[in-house]
Amino acid sequence: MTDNRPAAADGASAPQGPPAPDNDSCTGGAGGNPKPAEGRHPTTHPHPITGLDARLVVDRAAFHLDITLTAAPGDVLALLGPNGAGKTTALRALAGLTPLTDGHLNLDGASLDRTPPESRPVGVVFQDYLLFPHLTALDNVAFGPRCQGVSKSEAREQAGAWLDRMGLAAHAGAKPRRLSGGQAQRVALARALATHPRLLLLDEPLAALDARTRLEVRGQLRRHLAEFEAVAVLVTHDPLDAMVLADRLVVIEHGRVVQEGTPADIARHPRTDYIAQLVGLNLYRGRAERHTVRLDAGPEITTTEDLSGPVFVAFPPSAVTLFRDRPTGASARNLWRCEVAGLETHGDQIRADLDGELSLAADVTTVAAAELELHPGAAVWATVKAMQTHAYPA
Ligand SMILES: Nc1ncnc2c1ncn2[C@@H]1O[C@H](COP(=O)(O)OP(=O)(O)OP(=O)(O)O)[C@@H](O)[C@H]1O
Repeated sequence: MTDNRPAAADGASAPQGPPAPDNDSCTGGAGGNPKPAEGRHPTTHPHPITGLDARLVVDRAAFHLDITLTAAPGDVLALLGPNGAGKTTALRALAGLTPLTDGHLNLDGASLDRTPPESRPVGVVFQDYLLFPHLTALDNVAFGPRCQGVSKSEAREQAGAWLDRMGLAAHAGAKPRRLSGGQAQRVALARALATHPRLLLLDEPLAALDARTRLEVRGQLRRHLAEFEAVAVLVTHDPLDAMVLADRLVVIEHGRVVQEGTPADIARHPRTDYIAQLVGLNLYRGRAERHTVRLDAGPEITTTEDLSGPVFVAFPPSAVTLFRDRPTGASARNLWRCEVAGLETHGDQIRADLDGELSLAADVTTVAAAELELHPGAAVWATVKAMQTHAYPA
């Protein structure tokens, strides 16, 4: 999320930007609302269900978002997608910061369509924390409960308990500038959770952290999300964050849901090139007849699955074996003549992008790359065992 966002981490009292309050009384004019606002009690839905039930339709100039999201309490959904797919727009629509052109947004059976953002039972955690700089960690966290009408002493007590849960008791009196990125992110999470949201929104919550802190905070966030009893929706570019933190992934491309499922299911059965690249698989569409799939891209692939009709076939780059010369004795199955289009280091492997009869990625060791004298333009033979391919209905 890069534009027009509110400045606080607690969507229940999401101010629209600095200035932050002068104190923690929630009356400092930063958009906080000390008393329950009109509309805080949403209208009852005729068919109450718990959790999230939303169809978000948003028109923004040339961009059209139309996605359906459903989640039960306790679910963590990750919205994953390339730049410009509409993830942030979806999150802003859930927070009430971007109006719906059409559709609906129900939470625990109540419609939020007409509920203003500051009155929604929604907590938001942004990637750059957006804590009030001149309030202590404790007062930042106490701000949300204060805005919900909780007394100052009670709000501070609750805030102290949240900081304790986050392992931050020792930092309760610190101002945000004295906190590390990981600590600030945990304060932001405590601040959102302290309002007891029924929907927790996390916008790239780990993106601003360095790699080491990210690893640590990812683990902590996973534990806190596991304990969170309402719906959490996370926006991320990072497949690892999505896989580790979410129960279910919703992949968005061009404003539409292109695939949704558990991380394991999506990793195993990608249905678009974007997802296949994300999970590091070669992916093709084709038409199966028993164990042979005629790929739309040209050649045939032999698979172990016995299918008929439109299918996807996937295999990992590590399953590809390369030869400089046509391997003698090898059957013609799953053997393609290719040319190296590009090479890049990928962990401790070299990834070769190949063009030719079939475009594919192959991972080889550095030693093998040297022996094969791989270089852009080099001719190679690529082969994959049927056992290492995976076909599934399209
Ligand atoms: N204020 C705006 N007015 C008009 N169009 C906008 C506005 N903000 C975003 N868009 C467009 O809406 C589309 C979706 O943007 P959005 O930020 O939701 O995508 P995203 O998936 O979050 O991308 P990123 O990962 O880059 O943050 C883009 O085509 C973008 O250009």
